[in-house]
Amino acid sequence: DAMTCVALIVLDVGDSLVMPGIVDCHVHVNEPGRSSWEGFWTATRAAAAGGVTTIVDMPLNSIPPTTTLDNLQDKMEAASGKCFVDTAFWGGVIPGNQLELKPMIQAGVAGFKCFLIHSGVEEFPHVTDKDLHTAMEQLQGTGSVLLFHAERDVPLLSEEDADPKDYSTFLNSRPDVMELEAIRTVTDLCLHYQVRCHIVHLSSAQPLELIQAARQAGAPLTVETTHHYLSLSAEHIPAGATQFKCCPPIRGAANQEKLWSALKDGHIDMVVSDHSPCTPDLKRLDTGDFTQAWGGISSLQFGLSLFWTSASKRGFTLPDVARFLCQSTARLCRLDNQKGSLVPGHDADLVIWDPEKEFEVKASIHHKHKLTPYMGLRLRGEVCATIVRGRLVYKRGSFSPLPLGKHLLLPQGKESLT
Ligand SMILES: NC(=O)NC(NC(N)=O)C(=O)[O-]
Ligand SMILES: [Zn+2]
Ligand SMILES: [Zn+2]
Repeated sequence: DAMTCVALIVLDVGDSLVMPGIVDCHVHVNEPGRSSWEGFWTATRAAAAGGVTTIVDMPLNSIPPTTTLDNLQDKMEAASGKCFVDTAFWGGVIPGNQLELKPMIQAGVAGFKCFLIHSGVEEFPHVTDKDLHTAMEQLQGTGSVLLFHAERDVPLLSEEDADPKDYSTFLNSRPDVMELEAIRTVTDLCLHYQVRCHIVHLSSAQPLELIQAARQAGAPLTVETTHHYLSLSAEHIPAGATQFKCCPPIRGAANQEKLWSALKDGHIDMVVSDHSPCTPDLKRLDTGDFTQAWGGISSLQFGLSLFWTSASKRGFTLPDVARFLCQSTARLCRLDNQKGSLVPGHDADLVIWDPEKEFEVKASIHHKHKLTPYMGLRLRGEVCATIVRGRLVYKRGSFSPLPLGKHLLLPQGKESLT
């Protein structure tokens, strides 16, 4: 049997697979402030149960948002003593907070996130082109990275009498062109300022040509997609099923095929959860009104199995899983000197899982509200155990008695803060 001697643990994992722990760099923990939506305790237990050993927390939906040095301190205090896996933090770029950016880099945020369209919460306003130039001037030469929610408002013919319960009504309100125009802005800025940029949760395949051209022209640009765009498609979303609502929207099967091809061809770098929970009432399952429901899907615990269930049928290999879910994501948040691969000197972050084992998504959901579009789905690839820096944090449904995760702040040396 494969015996894994990790720190003081000897763990008989039978013929399960040992892989680097997953780094999920797109998670909305929403604490402090909206701990009724999620929180570090429940989110990091869901992460551990899904083989995720590092999460990078998004700067919004928490109150306050992580948009100032003081708010980052609030965040750290809220997270203290509650994390079962290691946690890093994204700062936020909003209009007028440009003088907070370098101090937050100095304090060790992984990078920054901004929105080019309404974010869904009032306290995290989206930026204008002018705000972006101001922020880019602050970020130039720091080595930091700016992540974009890449949708822009474009003039749209609103369908007056469309049924708000029909998924197509929502889908038609967020067409591909909104991503295309937003990504045109991102590529221009990235080429001009030569600041690392990253497109979060790409849903449409249409901008892929633009992204590829910008990278060939020397833009330091990366792009992620999410498990829901790869596993779900619009044709299968029932009327009123607002648990499937997210922004940008889940699009059709033909678009999904193009995302898988782009992943295979190296034009999409990584796959994340974009775990974005809320309280069940905000999903409006009572009315099934897509136009009023919260946009966000909860899946943090199931990313590995979701990805492998589809990827294994499409000729992707186990090393591909480590590349897309561990190595590339660790590189984005500059943790790749300690996380994301099993090399000497790296943290002993491991997920032990059985790629052949099938299971059904049901009661054993560990994020706060047991609401997910994946409920009842049969997935392939079951996590047996998760180890963070050599310590067993999860094994077959049980968690370590103490939250052993630590906060990952990567302070930048002075020289990079030119
Ligand atoms: N405020 C949010 O959590 N928004 C998130 N919501 C989604 N993706 O539907 C996101 O990532 O944009
Ligand atoms: Zn977003
Ligand atoms: Zn998000």
